[in-house]
Formats: sequence, structure tokens, C-alpha cells
Amino acid sequence: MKKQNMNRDWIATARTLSEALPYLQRYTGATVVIKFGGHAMGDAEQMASFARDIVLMNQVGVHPVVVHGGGPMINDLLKKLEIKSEFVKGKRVTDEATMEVVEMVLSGLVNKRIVQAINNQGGRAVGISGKDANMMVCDPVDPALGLVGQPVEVSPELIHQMHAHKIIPVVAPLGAGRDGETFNVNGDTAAGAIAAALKADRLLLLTDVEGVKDSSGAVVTQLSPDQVRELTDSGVIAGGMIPKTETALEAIAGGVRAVVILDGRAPNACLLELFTDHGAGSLIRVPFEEKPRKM
Ligand SMILES: Nc1ncnc2c1ncn2[C@@H]1O[C@H](COP(=O)(O)OP(=O)(O)O)[C@@H](O)[C@H]1O
Ligand SMILES: CC(=O)N[C@@H](CCC(=O)OP(=O)(O)O)C(=O)O
Repeated sequence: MKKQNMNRDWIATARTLSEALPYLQRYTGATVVIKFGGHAMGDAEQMASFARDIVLMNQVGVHPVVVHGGGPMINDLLKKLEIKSEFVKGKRVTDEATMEVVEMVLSGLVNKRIVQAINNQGGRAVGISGKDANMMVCDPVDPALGLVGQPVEVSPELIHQMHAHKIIPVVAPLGAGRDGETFNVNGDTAAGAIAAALKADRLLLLTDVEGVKDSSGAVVTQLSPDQVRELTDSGVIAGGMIPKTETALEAIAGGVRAVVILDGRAPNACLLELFTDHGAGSLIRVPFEEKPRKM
């Protein structure tokens, strides 16, 4: 690279850092829940990049909570074990044999991989599931789905304690039943319920598309709950995007300030969203008189 170009890069980097100041100030002390979906996890490098963003966020005073998925990893192990699995409206029909695999993969493999990635970047992450300290108590969603749980009581105390001890919680989406059962909870649903219990400032749903797309395929950068309902009713929001936008609406109704659906595979997606003028993905919140979304 020519010396002149290198200087230009450094100047751009310094400008980005300088422009981050108001955002750093805005998010100091804020609680940000990040749902890290199985499709967003990618390879070791993407995992390391995600972990670095989380550690940086924490370093500048944000209280992050990572809630993860792991659907593709559960599918892989079920396939190896020759256990058939099917989904109804985005939720896995979960019998006892499937539940054992789900817990093994989510609380074991996936949770520990994320914890280790964050700790490798200098963070202090501890892995838990919604069962720990009875944090997320669930009822069955529908008898036809077996052990799929709907969170009915989320107690944020354990997470507050972890933050007070400068620990980054990494939460596997499993719930405790009232009769000692273990429930499989959709990762988006779990993240929304936890974000609502914490009255989080932001819920970031990391997925494998740039954001919510309209009928022409363009990403909509800002949406009100009413616009989300219109896009769902007209069938533009479909498939795996439905649980995400449903989660967004429920989280907002539950006291979360705003929800962003963004591409977790994009480098530094979380930092771009929180700390730059650009933002990323689709921001969903109740509209109020304010300057337009940063873009
Ligand atoms: N209007 C829409 N805008 C964006 N994506 C949509 C839309 N409708 C459906 N989708 C689909 O939703 C998918 C995201 O859901 P999913 O694959 O379940 O994500 P994850 O595994 O990250 O939880 C996208 O890859 C896309 O195919
Ligand atoms: C009830 C239900 O469907 N649970 C999900 C939990 C994992 C998940 O949500 O993973 P992603 O976020 O990667 O899709 C499942 O069994 O696949």
C-alpha cells in the first residue's frame, strides 16, 4: 500500500473513533441483549470477530447479555444419531430423546464455544441456561410440540448479579418447567423474554440476512410495529423472519426500547449498529418525534 493511502486509512480510523464518542456516551451503562443465531455463527474467524465486539462493548461500559441459538448444530447431531426432527411454525417438535440432544448441544457444545471465544478475547464470560437459578420458567407451548416451552416468568436477578461482578452472561435457550421438566425454547423467543425482563435498551437479533426486506427486496432501515404487522399480513415477512419480528413486537410491548434485526455474518455488525453513524439492519421501535434513523 502507498504511504499516502495508508495515511488516509489511519485518518479514517481516527475519525470513526472520534465519531463514536456520542454513541459510547449514550450506551454507557446500557443493557444490550444480543441473540446470536446458529446461522449467524459461521466459522472460527466469525466467532472470534463476534466475541471481540462483545468484549469491546463490555469494555466501554455496556452490559451485554448473549442469548444464543444453535438450530443447525442440533440438526447435525440429530442426523448423526438418526433421530428424525420436524418443525411446526419455526419450532422443533421436541420429544424426550430430542430434548436430551438439544440440551447437550445448546448447553454444552454451542454455549461453551461462545464462552471460550469471548474469554479468548479477554472477556469474562460465564455460560448458563434459562434453567440456572430457575431464571426462565416455562409452560408448554402446545401439546403437539412436546417439550417446547413458552417463557412465562423470567427473573433477571442472576444476570444483574453477573453484571455486578463484571461477568458477561451467555445464555442457552432452555427453560425450567414447574414440574421439573426441561423445555426447549426458540432462541429468538428466549432472547425477547430476557430482554423484556431486563427492560433492555436494545435487543439485537443477529441472523443471516441484512435486515427485514420489503416487497421489492430492499432492506427497511426503520419500522414501526404497525409496519411490521402490515408486512406480515401481506406475506412479505415470512418463514424464519416471523419468530424474529413477533419477538421484536413482544419485546417492545414488554418495555425494550428498540429491537434491531441485522446480519451477524457481516464483520463488526454489533459495533456498527451501536457505535457508528451508519447503524445496520432494521430498527423496530414505536415512532416518536426524533431525527431520522442514523444511516
Ligand atoms: N421479509 C423478509 N426479510 C428478510 N428475511 C426474510 C423475510 N421473510 C423471510 N425471510 C427469511 O428469514 C430468514 C431468517 O430466519 P432464520 O433462517 O430462521 O434465521 P436464524 O437461523 O438466524 O434464526 C432469512 O434468511 C430469510 O430467508
Ligand atoms: C423450540 C425450538 O425450535 N428451539 C430451537 C432452539 C435453538 C434455536 O432457536 O436456534 P437458532 O436460533 O439457531 O434457530 C431448536 O430446537 O432448534
